[in-house]
Amino acid sequence: MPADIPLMKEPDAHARPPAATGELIRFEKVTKRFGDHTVLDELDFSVEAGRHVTLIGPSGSGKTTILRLLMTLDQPDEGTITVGGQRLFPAGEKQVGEIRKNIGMVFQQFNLFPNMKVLRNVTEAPVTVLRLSRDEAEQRARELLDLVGLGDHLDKYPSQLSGGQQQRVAIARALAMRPQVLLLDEVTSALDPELVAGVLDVLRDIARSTDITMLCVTHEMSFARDISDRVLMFDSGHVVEAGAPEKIFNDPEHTRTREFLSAVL
Ligand SMILES: Nc1ncnc2c1ncn2[C@@H]1O[C@H](COP(=O)(O)OP(=O)(O)OP(=O)(O)O)[C@@H](O)[C@H]1O
Repeated sequence: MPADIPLMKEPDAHARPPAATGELIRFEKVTKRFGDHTVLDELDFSVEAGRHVTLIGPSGSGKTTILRLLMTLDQPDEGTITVGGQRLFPAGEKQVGEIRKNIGMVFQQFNLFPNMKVLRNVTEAPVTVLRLSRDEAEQRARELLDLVGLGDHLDKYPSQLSGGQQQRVAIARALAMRPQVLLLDEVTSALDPELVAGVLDVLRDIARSTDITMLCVTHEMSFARDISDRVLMFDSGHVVEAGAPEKIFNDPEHTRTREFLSAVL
């Protein structure tokens, strides 16, 4: 871990208390096609509140598509998706807005606002979307930027930071909305290898010390093993195997899981 990443603070500073319990996300017979290519084929799975679930599987198996559906960046062709018992499709704009406020996402690309300094990148959405006062948003942002080891970089522009630092700003920005769910899509793929560990360490801390629900797509198998309560192995639009990380990584049952893991481990 880089020396500038501090120890975790009080968990409640970073997640939305009180924790929800029971099932939070449900996909029921969800089908998604692009043209005549069926990417998700009557997909069923659910995620319990507070759990950390990792999606693994070959390239093109539909993992990112699942996260994009949850962010309402795409729509399913068939089936239902619910978050906290509320249907995402069809849903009114207001309802989708409410659900989306509760879901933070960190992408492979950091997508920071290039013309805003670090602090402003993190306060912008809480001020404009949650209507927090600027003081309150700044206090929250400072805590989170401390958490991700960037307390000394508040006045820099994204272009003055390394890729790993930019990704840590993106993580702080997602958490600043105090979402119940954090979606992580290959968050280290665009980073130089020496910057990967710092970002994964921050996420490990968040996973360990908050009650946030995480749905994570990653090719970093040791990270998946560390943070997951449950691993879902995807292939051809289906979950072919699901289980605890020890089971999936040490004793996979399905041939496709064994083939996939032997190629990536
Ligand atoms: N907007 C789109 N238009 C057409 N095809 C798409 C679109 N988005 C995704 N696809 C296709 O859907 C399939 C699943 O893509 P997706 O990105 O979900 O896979 P993935 O499992 O996340 O892959 P990777 O591990 O490489 O990121 C791929 O074949 C991809 O080419």
